[in-house]
Amino acid sequence: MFTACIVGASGYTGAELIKIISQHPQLTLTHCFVSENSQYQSMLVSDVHPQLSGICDLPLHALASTHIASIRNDFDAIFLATPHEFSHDHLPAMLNGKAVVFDLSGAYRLPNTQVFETFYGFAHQHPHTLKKAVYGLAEWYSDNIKMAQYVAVAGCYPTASLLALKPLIENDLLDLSKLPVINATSGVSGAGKKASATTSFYEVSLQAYGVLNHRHTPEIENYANTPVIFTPHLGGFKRGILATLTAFTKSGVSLRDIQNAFDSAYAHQPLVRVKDSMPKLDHVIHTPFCDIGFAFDPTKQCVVVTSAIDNLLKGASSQAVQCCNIRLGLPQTMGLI
Ligand SMILES: NC(=O)C1=CN([C@@H]2O[C@H](COP(=O)(O)OP(=O)(O)OC[C@H]3O[C@@H](n4cnc5c(N)ncnc54)[C@H](OP(=O)(O)O)[C@@H]3O)[C@@H](O)[C@H]2O)C=CC1
Ligand SMILES: CC(=O)N[C@@H](CCC(=O)OP(=O)(O)O)C(=O)O
Repeated sequence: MFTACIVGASGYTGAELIKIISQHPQLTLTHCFVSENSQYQSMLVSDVHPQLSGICDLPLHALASTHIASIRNDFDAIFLATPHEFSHDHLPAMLNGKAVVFDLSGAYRLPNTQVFETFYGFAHQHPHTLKKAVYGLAEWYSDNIKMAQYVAVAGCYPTASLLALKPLIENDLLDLSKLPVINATSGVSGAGKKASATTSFYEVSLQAYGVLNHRHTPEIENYANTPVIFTPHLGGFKRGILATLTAFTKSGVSLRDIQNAFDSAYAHQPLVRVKDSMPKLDHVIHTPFCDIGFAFDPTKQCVVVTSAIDNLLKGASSQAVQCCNIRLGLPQTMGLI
């Protein structure tokens, strides 16, 4: 058995991690942490997340800043379900002990520090740690994940977008003189637990946001090796992301080429299901799967790919555990299906 802790356990992705790890055959969740000044400190997990009553009754411990460095030797796996700024500031102190760190935030997902000033609003202070980070898109980077000391788990929109785009890019099927276009809609849980007017039930109405400047654009572009036009939308539902990619293929590319690209990428990947029809959110919500469907028009040489995930699971917590399984030499689906 491996021991694990979660930092940020009072939030939405924290709750999903608690649920998965509590039921995992090879991980033992021994500690759940919240911030020093958290309103939830000393409460039980099951008081803060009543859906976890009977699944986890651990208390939420306040993690004092003076204690952060010491947890690196207390656990085999540390899961950070914390804001980007917390992970940025404190992840380096958690390294070089026995723990492998799985960071759900965006703080270590990109090698270029400039991106953080432009898209995250802070100057990155740990360029060396950044350069050594392993990107946690499980289906594409498992060789690196197997040896990682810390994994920057892929973002939610990037997971949906890259799983749709990468088979086409890696097989050199696209005419990239015309930029791939990705339109994606997320449920409100993507914005986290903290209340805000823009994500309140009364205010939400399907709308594009972050147009041409969302922080997931550089993340998608970096791992797809191509510029894209990415437009996120906020939908009036709780969970899930549906992403639709539209791109032009090189001349001569056939439907069979596209089918082969998706089959060779995912035939042996149990958590990506390539479908004969377009996926829908209901089929992936509360699951660790990404469903993918596509259509191709040979006259226009145009391919449309749709992917669907649960943003809190394949877009965050279940993918973090999938990466942890890979890192610990366990079957990648252990505790997930
Ligand atoms: N929601 C989503 O769909 C996805 C989220 N992510 C990323 O995962 C991370 C968590 O997201 P999410 O769960 O949605 O966010 P939430 O806002 O729901 O939860 C974040 C939690 O972090 C805790 N926290 C804040 N500051 C600190 C601190 N200094 N020390 C310890 N804990 C702290 C807060 O709890 P308290 O105040 O009680 O300490 C809060 O409950 C973020 O980086 C987000 O970008 C990634 C992919 C998808
Ligand atoms: C609906 C909504 O607000 N979604 C969030 C993305 C979710 C998230 O937390 O982003 P990471 O995957 O980078 O951690 C946003 O657009 O900022």
